[in-house]
Amino acid sequence: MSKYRVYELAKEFNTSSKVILDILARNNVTAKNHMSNVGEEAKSVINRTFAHKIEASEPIAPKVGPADQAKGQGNEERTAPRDIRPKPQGDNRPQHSGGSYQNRPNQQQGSNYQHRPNQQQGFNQQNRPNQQNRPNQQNRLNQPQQGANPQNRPNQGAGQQNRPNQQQNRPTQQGRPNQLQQQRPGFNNRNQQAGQNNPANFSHNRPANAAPNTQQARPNNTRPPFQRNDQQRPANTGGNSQFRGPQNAGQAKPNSNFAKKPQYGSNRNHRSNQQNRSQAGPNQHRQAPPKMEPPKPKVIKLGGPVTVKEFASKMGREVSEVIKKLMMLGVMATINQEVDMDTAVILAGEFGVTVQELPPEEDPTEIAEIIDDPADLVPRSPVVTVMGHVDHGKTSLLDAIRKTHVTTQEAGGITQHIGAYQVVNQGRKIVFLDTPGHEAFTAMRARGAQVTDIAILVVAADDGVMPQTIEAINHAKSAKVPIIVAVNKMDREGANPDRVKQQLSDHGLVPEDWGGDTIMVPVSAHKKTGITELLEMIGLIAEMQELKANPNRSAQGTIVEAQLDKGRGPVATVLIQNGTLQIGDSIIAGTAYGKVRAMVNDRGEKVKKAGPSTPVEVLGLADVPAAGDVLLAVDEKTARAVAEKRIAKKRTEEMAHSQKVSLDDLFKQIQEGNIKDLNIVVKADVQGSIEALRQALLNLNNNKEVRVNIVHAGVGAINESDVMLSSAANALIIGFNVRPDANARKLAETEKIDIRTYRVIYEAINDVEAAMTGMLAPEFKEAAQGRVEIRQVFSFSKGIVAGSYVLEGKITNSSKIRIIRGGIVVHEGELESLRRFKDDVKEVAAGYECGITIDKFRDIKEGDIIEAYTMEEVKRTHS
Ligand SMILES: Nc1nc2c(ncn2[C@@H]2O[C@H](COP(=O)(O)OP(=O)(O)OP(=O)(O)O)[C@@H](O)[C@H]2O)c(=O)[nH]1
Repeated sequence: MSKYRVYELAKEFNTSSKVILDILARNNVTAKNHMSNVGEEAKSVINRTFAHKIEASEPIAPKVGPADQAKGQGNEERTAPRDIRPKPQGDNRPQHSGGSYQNRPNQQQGSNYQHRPNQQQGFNQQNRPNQQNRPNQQNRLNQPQQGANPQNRPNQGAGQQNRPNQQQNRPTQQGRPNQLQQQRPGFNNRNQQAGQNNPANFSHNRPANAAPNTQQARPNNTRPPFQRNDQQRPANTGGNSQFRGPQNAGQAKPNSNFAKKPQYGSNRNHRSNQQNRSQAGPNQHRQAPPKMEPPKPKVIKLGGPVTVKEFASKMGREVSEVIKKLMMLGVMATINQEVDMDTAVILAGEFGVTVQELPPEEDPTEIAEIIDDPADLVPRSPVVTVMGHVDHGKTSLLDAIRKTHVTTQEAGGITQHIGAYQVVNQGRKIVFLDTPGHEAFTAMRARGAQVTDIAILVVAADDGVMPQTIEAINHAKSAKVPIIVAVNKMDREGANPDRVKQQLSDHGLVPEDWGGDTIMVPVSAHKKTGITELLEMIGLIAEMQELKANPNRSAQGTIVEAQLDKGRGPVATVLIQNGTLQIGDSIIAGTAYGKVRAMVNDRGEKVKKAGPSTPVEVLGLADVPAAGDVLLAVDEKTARAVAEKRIAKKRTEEMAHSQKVSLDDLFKQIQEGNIKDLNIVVKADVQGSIEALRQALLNLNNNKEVRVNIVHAGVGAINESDVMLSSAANALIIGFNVRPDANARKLAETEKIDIRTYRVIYEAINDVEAAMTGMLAPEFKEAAQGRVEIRQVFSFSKGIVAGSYVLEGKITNSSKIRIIRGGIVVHEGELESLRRFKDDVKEVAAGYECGITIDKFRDIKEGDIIEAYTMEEVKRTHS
């Protein structure tokens, strides 16, 4: 009969001698210690015992999920029906997260350890808070160290096989860490553990994930360590995050490793679902009914360019999808940006949709443009505008040109001023517009008209580039009109053309002889030198522009000037740009219409017809048109009908709010897609401030919806010209330390131009940025009270008194004031005293004198203007 030592049996059954001794004692087999000898009988007892255990454990194993563990813990709630359907709000979230907590660590660990052994470190680090919080985990902490010793692994694995039992009796939180433990050796010792522990674990895990068991964890989930653990999980899983995506990405894209162990995948997918559910928030209804998608058409109809937003809605797609597709086509577009028909067709094709082109809708207030056959076009004369700073010699230059290049007889024939005239140079005609340059650009451009082909910029050689010179450059650039510089007053002693060239280069006009492309001609209007060269250059540029028109068609021109003449009725100076206007033609210009009764050319001669590039005075309109209106010769019926429609449209437009850009409703206008460029005119007291403002404003351009565009920036008070440019370019004006002059203020009111003045650059930028994002808070807006002129300054030992006269409105002793000197704000503050004769008074009205002392300010000068105002809170119109 064979004899066995107890320790040998322990080894054979892969257990400890103590276990063997216990079994033997229970079966009344005597064995004192591990060295004791036992017989066959004892071995068969042990055999039976272990066989029974294995049998017993096998059927149990799949059932032993946390739910069953919960039973063991006497927690009835945890045995709730295994229903994975969403529970009412409040109950579910913790359950799911609880389930996740219980099971996820294993899965993560499993996957991490199997596929990313190096992540062990990360895991430990990430779970440290738990370890600190839970004493039991001290054991766990030791495990990896033991696990590091390969010899210990099987023992650990064996030892841990028993742990599920312990776990069942432990609080869930404790059980979970042990699950972590269980798996760890298993992962290290794959052959053995994968077959034993892992299936057990997965069978534990799966039901838990499946839902009902997730309830188990409910009370535990509130524990901070678990929450932390959960939060840390994303970091822990790292590369495995792909398996957490919606719709069980783990299944959709099986990793080869995962594919070998489908349990992991399925388990993870459960987790993924759980997680998704818990991420979706307590309101689980979101998941229930699938979202109804708008129908996706196969064909869409387009009548012309559409915005990305409109396109997306026609396509039944998300705007983001459309933008993405556009990006793939190499087009960067925002939601309000327009895509032209060609792009729209290609874009739709990308979605498998066909575009049906509709004829563009006809506007009853528009008259169809005549498209000329290129064969009918013949060269026409260039139309030139002279611009420049005050006193630089514009009028003198025009006079010089007229005198030198209009024959004496013709010159003598100029009897009346019609706002434009023609000169002849080397047999070629040039038309000069006699209106102030900026008006030719602004007033006309505001109506979409462009009459000028070339701009002559007059700069006095002794004075150099001045504020209005820069204004003129910006006007011309904004209208995309080529500039020829006439460096005038070359006869003057202080003439320094190189300095002028240098200054102009700084503003983007680099002279040809310096490698640039701006023609600069030195001239003297007085000495009449350089005039011919200047005209030659005009001819050259005109040639390059290939200016052409068709004289054999009905006329089209632009109103340059118009007024009501007492004797002759409405008189309009028209620059004919195409076709030929004849006496008797029915015409329409803006809202005015009529029949050409008479025409007078620039030499005061009556003419019967006027061809392209001819300025001519036209009589016969029933009303006075506006400068910039387009004149068309059409049949009488059309002229009347269209004019009536235009009048009606104008009335509705006037009644509706002006669409002029303003910071107050900028965001609304952006949202409505009315504004894509935020045009700004910047005026400041010094050049340095302009640069700082310009830069800071342009830095706002990361805003996707709207682009900041500085159309003009200059030093000095805000003047009429700034307002006109703003009106033409739909810009708002930002003044830094400067104020609008009286005329500019009035014009801004009629043109509805938003003028914002600031004393701190940061505030200006803040306001624009806030307006762009719809965050412009209700603010205090100033309400003007009056304007006071300082006429005399009296110095007393106690202070300085300004003997003043109230020009308009009133000033009160509580008024806020601003002192303006030459359009520049020199001080902002409050009054110290307001007196009439020797009495302190509360207010002084227009037309009265008063004595004013200003709080903490002594530097007052005769001629200074005091602006009096109060601050009133203004509610913004947009939400
Ligand atoms: N020495 C000299 N003086 C000139 C020349 N051209 C103009 N001036 C003088 O400069 C002054 C201003 O000339 P204008 O022709 O009135 O200048 P402007 O630019 O039309 O002025 P505004 O219409 O007020 O904007 C006048 O006194 C002219 O006589 C020139 O070529 N040489």
